[in-house]
Amino acid sequence: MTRVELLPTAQQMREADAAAIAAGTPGFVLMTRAGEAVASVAESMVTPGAQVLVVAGPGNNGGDGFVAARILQDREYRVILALATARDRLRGDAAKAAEGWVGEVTPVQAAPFESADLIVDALFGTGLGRDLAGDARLAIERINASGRPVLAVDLPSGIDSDSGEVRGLAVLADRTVTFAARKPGHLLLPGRRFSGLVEVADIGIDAQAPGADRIATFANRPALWSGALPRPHLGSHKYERGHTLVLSGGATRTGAARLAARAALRIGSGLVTVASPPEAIGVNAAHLTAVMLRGCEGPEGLHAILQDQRFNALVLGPALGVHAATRAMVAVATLARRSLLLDADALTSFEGLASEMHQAFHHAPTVLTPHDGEFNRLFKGHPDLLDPPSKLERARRAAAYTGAVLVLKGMDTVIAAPDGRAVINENGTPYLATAGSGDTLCGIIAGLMAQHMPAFEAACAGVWIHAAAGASFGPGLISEDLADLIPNVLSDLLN
Ligand SMILES: NC(=O)C1=CN([C@@H]2O[C@H](COP(=O)(O)OP(=O)(O)OC[C@H]3O[C@@H](n4cnc5c(N)ncnc54)[C@H](OP(=O)(O)O)[C@@H]3O)[C@@H](O)[C@H]2O)[C@H](O)CC1
Ligand SMILES: [K+]
Repeated sequence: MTRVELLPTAQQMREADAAAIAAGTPGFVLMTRAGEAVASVAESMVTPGAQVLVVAGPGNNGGDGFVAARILQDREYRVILALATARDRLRGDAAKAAEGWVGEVTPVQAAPFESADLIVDALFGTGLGRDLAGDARLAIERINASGRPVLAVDLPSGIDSDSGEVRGLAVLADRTVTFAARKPGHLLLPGRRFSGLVEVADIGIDAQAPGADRIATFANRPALWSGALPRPHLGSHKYERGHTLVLSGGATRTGAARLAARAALRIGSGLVTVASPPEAIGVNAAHLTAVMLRGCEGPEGLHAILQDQRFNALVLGPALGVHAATRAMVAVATLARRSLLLDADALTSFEGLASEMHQAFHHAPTVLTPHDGEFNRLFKGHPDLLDPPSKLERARRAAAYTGAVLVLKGMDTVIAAPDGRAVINENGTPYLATAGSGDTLCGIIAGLMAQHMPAFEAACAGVWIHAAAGASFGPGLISEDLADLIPNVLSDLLN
């Protein structure tokens, strides 16, 4: 099973850098190793004799570029270095690296971008602190306009290391070589798209040991949660594996609940029941076999069903309708203190009323699964939750605000817990962008919680399993396929 991968912030990288130096490795040795890593990836992209243009910035990212330039020149590459700052502005290790470069230095304006066989982007890395302007901006415009292969040092310049956002504009790299660890900006969009193929070079810095007091962000990997996956044992009986209740929409909107219900059954919930409004009983009954069916008329009907404590995981939202009755159902479900998954209409029914969700979900394991649009509608009027440029930060704040695990969906789904833990998912596939995909995810997560998997781990595992199931099918995927693709994914995880 792959190991856990921490994604350090720029600040955590600086601290890890400092710790390595304090432990006896001079900063310039780190820079030299970084430069060597850049040079070796460059060598895998172009052969000796090729024209390499290294574009260096004013800081240590630029310093890495100077080291790489020297090494490549020693290895018979034709190297030109374009400097996006005055040479006397260079400080510390970067200045030392520049002293080691005896080749040509040209201002950005005069650099031969279009004739380069490879461009090395050493403008900015984790020190990017504001939107780009001036020579730096010009350099990036010319890099992107050149159409030449681009290797980015640490990060594509212009991409924020912590948020993955573009600070004005950013280098579109074919490959990126980063140091010690990937950063959130390599996994979050659009940073992931600008980074191209990312490789991690070990330069002797341990960036995987966050202090206990620090906010830690991880890449979503089975190593994080496979130990918490439900594993039925010989004595298991169906009630031990939980009972998931999925609320259905009206007669013409019943498919979402059945998609969720089937997924909950497939992921291992011992029993699954669809709670259906009377006018949809016939429609649901015609489609259900192992999934059971109960009539449920409004909040009172749900309250009556929940007198049976064996219903220990609930799915509310898909196709319930955006109105007060849905809010009332959510209130009944919340008061019942069962594991709860809220999605779609159960979220957008609270548009402008998010304050009703403030600290509302501390009493029972709860997972909210909005996509960006639902998130923005739900938290309208809460700039403190909507404004942070980082998707990580928005998800973390909303989790802390509501007391629920927050799954902020997308190709870079973020899963955040109220205690600050966060995970970025990266095995998504564009084929999951199909009607009903989200409903299926609801069932997977709720079905895992029905089997007593903690909410955060169930959300991380559910997102990963959902994406892996979709990716295993590929083109032509429709949501009806997804539930039946779960067993293969599960058997790989459980064996
Ligand atoms: N620990 C490691 O992983 C190692 C990383 N290395 C490399 O070091 C960089 C980080 O270097 P740093 O000097 O901190 O920052 P940058 O090189 O990314 O940025 C340089 C300076 O640029 C200025 N700045 C910031 N934003 C802008 C902007 N939009 N326009 C113009 N200038 C900007 C800023 O200085 P100011 O004083 O102007 O604010 C930055 O300090 C890391 O990415 C790695 O490549 C080490 O080489 C090895 C160990
Ligand atoms: K860079």
